[in-house]
Amino acid sequence: MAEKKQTLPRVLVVGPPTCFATLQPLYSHKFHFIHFEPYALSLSLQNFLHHHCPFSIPAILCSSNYSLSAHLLRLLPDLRLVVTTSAGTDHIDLRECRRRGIQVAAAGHLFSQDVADMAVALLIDVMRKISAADRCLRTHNLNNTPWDLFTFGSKLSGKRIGIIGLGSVGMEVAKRLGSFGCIILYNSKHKKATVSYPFYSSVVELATNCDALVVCCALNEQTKHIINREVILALGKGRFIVNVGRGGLIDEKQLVKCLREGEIGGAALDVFENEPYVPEELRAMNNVVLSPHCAAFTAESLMNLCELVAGNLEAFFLNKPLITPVMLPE
Ligand SMILES: O=CC(=O)O
Repeated sequence: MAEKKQTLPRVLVVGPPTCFATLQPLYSHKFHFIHFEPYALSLSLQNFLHHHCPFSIPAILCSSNYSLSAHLLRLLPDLRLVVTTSAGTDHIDLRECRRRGIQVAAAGHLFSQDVADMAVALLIDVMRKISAADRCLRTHNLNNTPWDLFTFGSKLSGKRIGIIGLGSVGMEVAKRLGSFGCIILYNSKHKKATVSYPFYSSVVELATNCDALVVCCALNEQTKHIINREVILALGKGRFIVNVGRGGLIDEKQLVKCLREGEIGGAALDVFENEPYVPEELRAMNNVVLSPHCAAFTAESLMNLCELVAGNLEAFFLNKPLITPVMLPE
């Protein structure tokens, strides 16, 4: 049995990704998963490879919470494939992958509907104060009339919602909010010829013209801190920000400061700048909804992800095109 395992295609698993507990029993007859758990073992990848992994490693499986820098990639001279379980690829040095001829596969659009559902749920939660009401009822019973302790939320229907990033998640968000009677405006890398929503090349101008911003673009050099103090102030008092993209899209220190000073109405965040750290101040604010970077995860998306990961690994080891390849930068 152990001998058979040695002949299977080797995949180094770092993290491990959330889906690995489901993936491993389903596919360990096809792949030899070599599991590196940096936090539990407090081992560096270099030490692990040196002491516990005498094999050459052609493929690696990671998630967005493990950063694959050029330095780490250099520890794996035979690496030819990176599979990440995330849609985002900001944790991978894609230029180094291109330089080395390493292919990269990600989750593509697998999570778009789930992330969009969550974005809308977070928006409704922060606007209608669902989590705040829940907290209120858990500490006071209905006879104590929580209404006295509780100011009413804001209506969603008819509101102007600015979407930052009209990719596959942004489009799903727009579709959903359209049926709530919201007016959609957007900012994206380029104006889209296929939609009639008003396009704003300036994020400040977009913020000035809407009641809430939903941030769902990719994180890269151009979009880091796309939501800065100027944007938050342009959005203004009584208005809301939702982030289901990446923490680094928002200048978190400025967001906390603006929330503290009452410059905006509230925020609903699935992602944070230094995950898994969530600033203490955000945790204490009643007008902030927090979620642990789980917008993508549903029971269904987990099963689909396992299939996709295995499909990409299989394609690679059979010398076939990847199912969801990532375009590598020039
Ligand atoms: O954050 C989740 C993803 O990028 O899929």
